[in-house]
Amino acid sequence: MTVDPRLTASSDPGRMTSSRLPILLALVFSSLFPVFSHSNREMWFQDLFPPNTCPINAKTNTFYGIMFDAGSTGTRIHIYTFVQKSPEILPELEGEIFESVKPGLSAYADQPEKGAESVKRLLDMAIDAVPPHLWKKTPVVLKATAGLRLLSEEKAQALLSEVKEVFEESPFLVPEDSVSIMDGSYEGILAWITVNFLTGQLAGHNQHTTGTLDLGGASTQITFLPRFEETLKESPRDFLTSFEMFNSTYKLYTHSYLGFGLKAARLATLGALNTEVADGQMFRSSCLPKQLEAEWHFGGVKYRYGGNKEGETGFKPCYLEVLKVVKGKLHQPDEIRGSSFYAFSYYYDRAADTNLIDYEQGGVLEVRDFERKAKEVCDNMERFSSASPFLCMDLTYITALLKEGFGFRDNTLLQLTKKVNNIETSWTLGATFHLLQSLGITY
Ligand SMILES: Nc1nc2c(ncn2[C@@H]2O[C@H](COP(=O)(O)OP(=O)(O)O)[C@@H](O)[C@H]2O)c(=O)[nH]1
Ligand SMILES: [Ca+2]
Repeated sequence: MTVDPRLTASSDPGRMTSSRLPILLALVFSSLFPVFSHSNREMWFQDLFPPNTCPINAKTNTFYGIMFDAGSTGTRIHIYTFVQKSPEILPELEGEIFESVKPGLSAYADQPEKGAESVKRLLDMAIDAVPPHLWKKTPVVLKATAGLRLLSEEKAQALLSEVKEVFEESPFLVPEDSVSIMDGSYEGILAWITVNFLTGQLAGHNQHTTGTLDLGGASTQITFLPRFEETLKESPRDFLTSFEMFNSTYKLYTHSYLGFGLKAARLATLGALNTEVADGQMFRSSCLPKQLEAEWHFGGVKYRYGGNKEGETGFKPCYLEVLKVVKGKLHQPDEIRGSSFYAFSYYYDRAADTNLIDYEQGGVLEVRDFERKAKEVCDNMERFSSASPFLCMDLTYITALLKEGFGFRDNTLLQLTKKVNNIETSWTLGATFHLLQSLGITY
């Protein structure tokens, strides 16, 4: 089957990104929305309107998918719009509406109804964004990540069932298993699909793809397509997953490290991760400003933390502290040392916070740039006191995670990316493709 492989991955109709997705989408949509894919006859008035505003197009050719990301630090809604401009041309990803709220669902561990309310507020946006006649055909799904993985089964389930009720009371299509905790390996794979799709690297058969690094609050993922037999041989078996999408099978290396997200790593560095916190207990670190004493809430728990009043502070002692958290804890595939990776989430945020990259545009960095910035911040904490008190610890952790955790070289290139063609680089787009595929298409 030969198909035009173009797909617009942008709300800017001028920009095109290559992909084989249209093959999938054509089938997905003809199965999901058969009435639309067959009702696109030429109308006499079509030429009078620009394509996006033509009433027949607005009525018949726009489809939506709603994906919630219940992350450890926040809940986000992604409303994707797809357009099939004519039966011969395949559907295109037209744009995304994105909104987020803080804190994440896990902060409502003891008040599940309140947690579900935060989801409801976001879902109300979808009611405004999706035209009423398409509500019933628009699937809505929520996938929770590390924050809920760290809660007890009972508390996590209570939150999920409250959210499910919100979905069922909504006018949208609620598929089976619409509210769940996502397996960590999917998180990496789906983010890899999103990024390589948006950058056009899944087009054609001679695939050159780029690995992805996601640094969340509670977990972190690394995903890439191995090029060397050695990697396949030497990797733990559960780090290799075959995944079918866009009519191709990808055998990916992926792993999600629970407890190695930026915020969990703060707790680990402070010695407060996975411990019973006694009332008033104080956790201290050389990565924090000497005189600091403060409180921090994470995952529904309150922590008191502060600087080393009498002892040392600065990059060297901080690096040694952080090293204990990562050294020897992560698998180091040889092949990644010289490759470049896309990096997002907290890699992006901390690089942008310290002007290593432009907040809007992102940029390309070497691993050593994070180390240089960590030294600058940790050895001059008073100069950076208006920023987060954790800035030194965060940058030092990112440096140690990349170098000592994954084993990257100082000169490994990282492409820091928040959006590609105006679409968020999040696992949610990959998950939406997967959702549409599972709603009726098998390859
Ligand atoms: N660019 C982008 N960043 C996101 C998105 N969702 C989450 N993040 C980032 O992810 C980080 C927080 O991780 P989170 O998802 O809450 O924690 P996790 O559950 O451990 O993955 C922050 O740096 C957010 O800015 C998104 O849709 N787009
Ligand atoms: Ca995340």
